[in-house]
Amino acid sequence: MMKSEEVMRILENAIRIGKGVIRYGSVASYIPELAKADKNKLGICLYTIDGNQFETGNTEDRFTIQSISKVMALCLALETFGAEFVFNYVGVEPSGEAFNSLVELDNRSNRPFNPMINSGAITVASLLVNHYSIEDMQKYMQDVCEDPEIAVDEAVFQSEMATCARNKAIAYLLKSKEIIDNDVEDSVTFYTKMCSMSVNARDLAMFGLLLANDGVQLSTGKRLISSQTVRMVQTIMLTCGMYDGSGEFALRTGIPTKSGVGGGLLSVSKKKMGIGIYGPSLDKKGNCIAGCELLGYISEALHLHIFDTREWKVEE
Ligand SMILES: NC(=O)CC[C@H](N)C(=O)O
Repeated sequence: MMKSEEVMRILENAIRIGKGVIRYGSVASYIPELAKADKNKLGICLYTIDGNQFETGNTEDRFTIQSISKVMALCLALETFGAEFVFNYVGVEPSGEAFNSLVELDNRSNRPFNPMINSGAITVASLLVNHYSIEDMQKYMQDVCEDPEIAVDEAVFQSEMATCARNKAIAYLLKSKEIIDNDVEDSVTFYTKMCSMSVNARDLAMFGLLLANDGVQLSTGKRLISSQTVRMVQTIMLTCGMYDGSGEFALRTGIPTKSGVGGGLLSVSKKKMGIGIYGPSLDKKGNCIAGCELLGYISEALHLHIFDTREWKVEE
């Protein structure tokens, strides 16, 4: 049992620890609009399954969700088409390469390695675009994050569309391998738009809580995502969510997590909480540098490692 004040003290410590490493990272600049972010921002929000909310720092600041949208897209695709169909198009193995790599796709496989890297997520987008409009995707994100304000950040979207030659190269490679069988440009546009949705740390924590609660929305008791999908998605987050840093991150924190180059981190703890983090200073692999550091500390302090058998609960 832990008192609320103690949890808050741990979060304050976590922010201090995170701030200590911000200077070793830098904001993403390959999408010019993202370079405008203030690298010193840092916020963390934690929603627990027993109804507590803890937060500190810049938890209301909006930023683009970027690669964290890959998790929502995967959920929607699994729910719509079923796992067997989706995993025909995309694998579930860590690639060991950067998020925007295409070498392994060209040399080592006829399918993208997993849905958490660009090649895999563009493939998932190409499946979704046959059935859904980007407004449907936006509505889905609003529902799972319980935030009707989620919308495309037009400036970031335009900025990425003007500089996404590499993603187009990946998509055309996918087309040449007949993994994408519809219009390449439509798939890239859908993918880029879903990456450009603006969220805050609270939204990510709320989505994390939904996953931690087995896909059932806490506020309504409504099931939004099936148990099977939730289990699969968390497994893939743990093994592939931090790209070529996934193994080290899993070892250190043991918390299924997905990063985005906008600075967001979405974490799900089976000890029953969702965690959302915002910190746009990134490490070399494109993961929030402060968030990774502070999650290591929080995981130890709150016993959140997936293989940690110690219980954790907030005292009422
Ligand atoms: N790692 C990321 O967040 C990358 C997402 C970004 N939209 C891209 O495709 O490059």
